[in-house]
Amino acid sequence: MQDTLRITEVFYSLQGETRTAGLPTVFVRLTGCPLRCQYCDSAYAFSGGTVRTLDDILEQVAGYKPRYVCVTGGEPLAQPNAIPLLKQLCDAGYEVSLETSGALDISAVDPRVSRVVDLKTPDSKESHRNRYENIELLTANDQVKFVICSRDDYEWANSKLIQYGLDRRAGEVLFSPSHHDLNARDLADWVVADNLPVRLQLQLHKYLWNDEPGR
Ligand SMILES: C[S@@+](CC[C@H](N)C(=O)[O-])C[C@H]1O[C@@H](n2cnc3c(N)ncnc32)[C@H](O)[C@@H]1O
Ligand SMILES: Nc1nc2[nH]cc(C(=O)O)c2c(=O)[nH]1
Ligand code: SF4
Ligand SMILES: [Mg+2]
Repeated sequence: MQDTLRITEVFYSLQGETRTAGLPTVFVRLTGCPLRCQYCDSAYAFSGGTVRTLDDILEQVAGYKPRYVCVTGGEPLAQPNAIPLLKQLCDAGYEVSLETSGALDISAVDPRVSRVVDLKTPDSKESHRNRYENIELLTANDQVKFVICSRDDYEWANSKLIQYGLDRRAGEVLFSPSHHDLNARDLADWVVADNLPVRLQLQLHKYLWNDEPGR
């Protein structure tokens, strides 16, 4: 039996988030997630999908001739074969990122991968799932992200930023307004007023394509 993964979609678009926002990127979206963030914009990936071999996925990715590949979900690390997929994508020469909830152990991820680790805020309703051991593993190649729903979430994120010195551990600290919950302008004003060492993160694909799957 060949190694397989359950996959919701593979598509080529512009990266809407993180430090490579705006760059053409292939997305590999893995099916299934053990969390239920209140705001999740990818709930269509919780179930369904197609079981595919790693070779089949790698062949489709190669067909786009990309420089950047983003593995997302669902929660990619909930499937053990995400680890060999990430390694094989790096071996093939792509610049690879992984979007992960921060609830699962990130230690086995290939160090060439830029791990984008969410710290789930209280208003996500999943903050009890945060695996704080992951923070010690972060390097300058990684990114930490807070999806912020309210002023209370913002203050919580700010306290974690200070407590863990996140701007010194990770290459990027991203503050993203939860789409539909918080006005981006309010978050922008708070970040400037408090002179925070973070990057405001808007989801470019929602401005361009209004949250359609596969974009
Ligand atoms: C859909 S998740 C998939 C990867 C992984 N499960 C995670 O949560 O990081 C990808 C990214 O989208 C973010 N996201 C999901 N819903 C969002 C929303 N309504 N507004 C802003 N970001 C959102 C997540 O927090 C995460 O950073
Ligand atoms: N264009 C585009 N960029 C993205 N960056 C992260 C995404 C995600 O759903 O994880 C995403 C997505 O769904 N589309
Ligand atoms: S962990 Fe990611 S995929 Fe899972 S519910 Fe939260 S935002 Fe959605
Ligand atoms: Mg999305």
